[in-house]
Amino acid sequence: MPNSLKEDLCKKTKDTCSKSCNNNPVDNQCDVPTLKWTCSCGDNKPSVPSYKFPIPFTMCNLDHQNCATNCQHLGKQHNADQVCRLQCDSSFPCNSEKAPVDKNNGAAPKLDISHISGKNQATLLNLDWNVSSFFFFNILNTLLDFTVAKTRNIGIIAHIDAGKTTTTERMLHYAGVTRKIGDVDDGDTVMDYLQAERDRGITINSAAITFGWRGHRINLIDTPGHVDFTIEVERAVRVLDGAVTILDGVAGVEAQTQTVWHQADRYNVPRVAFVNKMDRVGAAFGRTVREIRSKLGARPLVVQIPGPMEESSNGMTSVADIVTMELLEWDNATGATIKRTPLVEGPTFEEAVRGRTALVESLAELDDTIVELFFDQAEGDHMQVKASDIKQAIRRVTLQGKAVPVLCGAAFKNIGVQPVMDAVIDYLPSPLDRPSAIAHHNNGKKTDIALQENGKLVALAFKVTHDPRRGALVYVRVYSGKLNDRSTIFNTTTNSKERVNRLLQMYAKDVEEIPHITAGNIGVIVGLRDTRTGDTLVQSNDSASIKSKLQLGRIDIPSPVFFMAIEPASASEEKPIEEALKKLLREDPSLHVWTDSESGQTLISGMGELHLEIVKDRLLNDFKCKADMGKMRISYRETCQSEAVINHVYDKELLGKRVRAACRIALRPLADDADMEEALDAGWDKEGGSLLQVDVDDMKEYTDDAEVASSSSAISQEEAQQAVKDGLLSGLSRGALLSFPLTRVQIRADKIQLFGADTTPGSIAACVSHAVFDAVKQASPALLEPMMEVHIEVAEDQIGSVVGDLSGTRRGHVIGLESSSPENQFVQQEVNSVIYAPPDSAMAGGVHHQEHATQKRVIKAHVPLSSMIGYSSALRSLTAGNGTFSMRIIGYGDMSQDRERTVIKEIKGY
Ligand SMILES: Nc1nc2c(ncn2[C@@H]2O[C@H](COP(=O)(O)OP(=O)(O)OP(=O)(O)O)[C@@H](O)[C@H]2O)c(=O)[nH]1
Repeated sequence: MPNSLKEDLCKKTKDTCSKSCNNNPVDNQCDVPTLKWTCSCGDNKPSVPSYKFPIPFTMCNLDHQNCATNCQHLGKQHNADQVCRLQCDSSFPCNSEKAPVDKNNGAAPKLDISHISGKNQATLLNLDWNVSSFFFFNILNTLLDFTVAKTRNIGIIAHIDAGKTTTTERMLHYAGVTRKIGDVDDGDTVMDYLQAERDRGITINSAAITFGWRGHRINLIDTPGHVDFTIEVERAVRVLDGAVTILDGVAGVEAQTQTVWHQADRYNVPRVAFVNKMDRVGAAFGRTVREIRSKLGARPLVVQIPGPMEESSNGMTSVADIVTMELLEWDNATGATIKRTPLVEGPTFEEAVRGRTALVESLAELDDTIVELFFDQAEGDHMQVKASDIKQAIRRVTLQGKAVPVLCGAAFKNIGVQPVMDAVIDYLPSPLDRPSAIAHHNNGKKTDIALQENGKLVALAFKVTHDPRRGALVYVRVYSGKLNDRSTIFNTTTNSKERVNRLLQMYAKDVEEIPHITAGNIGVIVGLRDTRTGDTLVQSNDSASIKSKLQLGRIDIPSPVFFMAIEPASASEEKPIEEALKKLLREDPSLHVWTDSESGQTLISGMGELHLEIVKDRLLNDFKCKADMGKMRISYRETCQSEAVINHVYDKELLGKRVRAACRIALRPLADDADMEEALDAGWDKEGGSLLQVDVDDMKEYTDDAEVASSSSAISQEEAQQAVKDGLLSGLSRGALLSFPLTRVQIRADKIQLFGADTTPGSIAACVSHAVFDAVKQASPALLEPMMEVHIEVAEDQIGSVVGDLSGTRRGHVIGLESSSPENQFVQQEVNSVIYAPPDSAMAGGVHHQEHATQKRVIKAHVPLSSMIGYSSALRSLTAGNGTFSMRIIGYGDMSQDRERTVIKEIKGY
């Protein structure tokens, strides 16, 4: 039991308690504030409100035997009503599944469920108590009426391989969702449930899962760390209230950590950091803390340091908590039991004292309340500030985004995970602590969506997946109101009514049906036909929101850089492939599917090689499509190099009817950013990397022909404006060389001519689109290639060969060389004065750190994407496996004519 809780209960600190209550092992076993806690000294009368719900036997964190022995409350624990009266540590499920039945002759345990609502109460009472504790726990979780204040919508974000899935699997086990800890390396994790994820040992789909911890409901979203799935992270981050950032204690703050960190910054998501893999050789907690400052710009608040490690022990075994001044040791195979003992004199204690002093000092800079407490109650002694006060101060500054609590451990060795779960409860916000969501109306006005359970329903579909049995599963976050099962809702993005068949709470691949999803919560809707990722859902009778097309804001999706062709194995396969692609598109808005006008081939484009590889995998294996997939190719862009003005007449016969329109198009290349800024200031519209202008003021009816003149086209200026814009967008989507989208061009459409009833909005759009195509052909079309900013981390002595390779055959430009841990003077001064980071040499991981510390450097370069294909293996051989790299697209670059000819030949075949 943490000191803080003892102090809370006793209302006295260890030193001021007149008797030995805080050190009495019998009295201080319980961390569940439910139960009557009686202090042996008798003069402390804790005024702890009774926990609403007696923790049932099955939620004990120890196995049956251990529980009985360690709790020392055997009599109370297994009493007649089968309620575990005093438990250790937390509300974990007991491994002894059948115990309630065995101990009570098969009768149902009596639970105090008076506070649970009628329908749920009935379900609980009718439960078959022969079910496993696992199932029981899930049901219990679902049925407990968690208040919003006890809900945490949390994401786990990090660089690939930092240990997100490994940590999450432990969380699920300790929370009672799984009986066994899943292992990424064995491919049996709960969170990575797609076959493709298990095969590769990585997370692709951010699976959402719900579990209970210390009387709170945690909705947890695991997110992928690979750069190809940045959109998946973005989707998750915008519905989160808080996040746990996992850092690899050996690698420190890595490139993708910086990307996801900045994504979380954009949505002001409070975070805690967990420095994982502290058992590995080369792990350095202090260095990683400093990098949180230098690379992420955040203010780290160290709340734990690695515990003492004997040279003989096999890796990290303990953590010192500097808030409670306890040593936490994990001493069983699954790490479910934590032994907490007060820190005793020695190097770790001395370091912890330094850490606590720094923590209180840091908090005092950021929070006035702690300053008052420091002087008034702790009499200026850092060690006398109560743990509970420190925790509350940490919570306040974390919620305000002023600081990030930092914890450490080794998830793979089952060390340090429960404190991370505690930190989620203690330091991260509930939906009530977050600002209102902002929605937009179609007239541009904004509305605050306050969290009100009785308010109008406003929900965001943040993810769609396809389940072979249940069909489309739409993950939603309800921002206001209550989403009921079997209700009718309205999708303001697709403008259509949808029927909610069922609502589910997800336990990764296991599910529980629920009657409603309340404001502030995350759940899954089954039965929606058209809803896609990013759509906004409201009540079907909310005419105001429907009329104004209320939108919670969509995610900006960067343009895809890779594509491949898909060829059905036979004509009968066309339909199933089309259906499968439709499903994939609904799930993943960063995928694009189109048909090549020349070859008639279906093409799919995506964010990276891995992204498309996964799509291929899912089409062939999950959807069982029989198709040949073409080679992965780069998605180039097209532009023009000169100006052109053309007048175009569109005159066609469609289904026996003549359709006509005419327009003028002026096209020119955009020279640079300044050119674009100038045009934007002059009122041009930006679409991707191009600018558009539509002028329908000089729209004229064609009057040369009496028949045409007599049949007015009756198209309003507004309709014409929209039709011209549609035509321009369609024209921009297809260049003249290889049908890649156009970029860096400025197009103006004017002089629209209408031909009576022969002109429809469709014919205007088609006319403008064709005109753009003709104009591009005349304006010296050219190909552009995706350019990447590449960061390569290598050892000092490998810089030469890596740079030589980059600037040689790979056509790259090196733009900088940095130390991998930029400990500049500013950071160094802060580390010494304000930011506390323990010395690595004295710490667990640091014992090995000294041996391993070869200085690494980061090479920054701009390189064409085409030169980066297969770079991982090239870098591996250049650096003997030690180099790592990350890259992101920064735009499209010019190509030499030779190179352009080669690419055209490669793609067209001539
Ligand atoms: N030694 C050690 N290895 C760890 C630890 N945590 C995770 N690993 C290993 O690191 C590798 C990556 O772990 P994952 O949990 O898959 O990492 P992830 O962040 O989920 O990776 P992605 O899903 O690909 O983004 C696996 O081989 C784990 O066994 C740790 O604390 N210590």
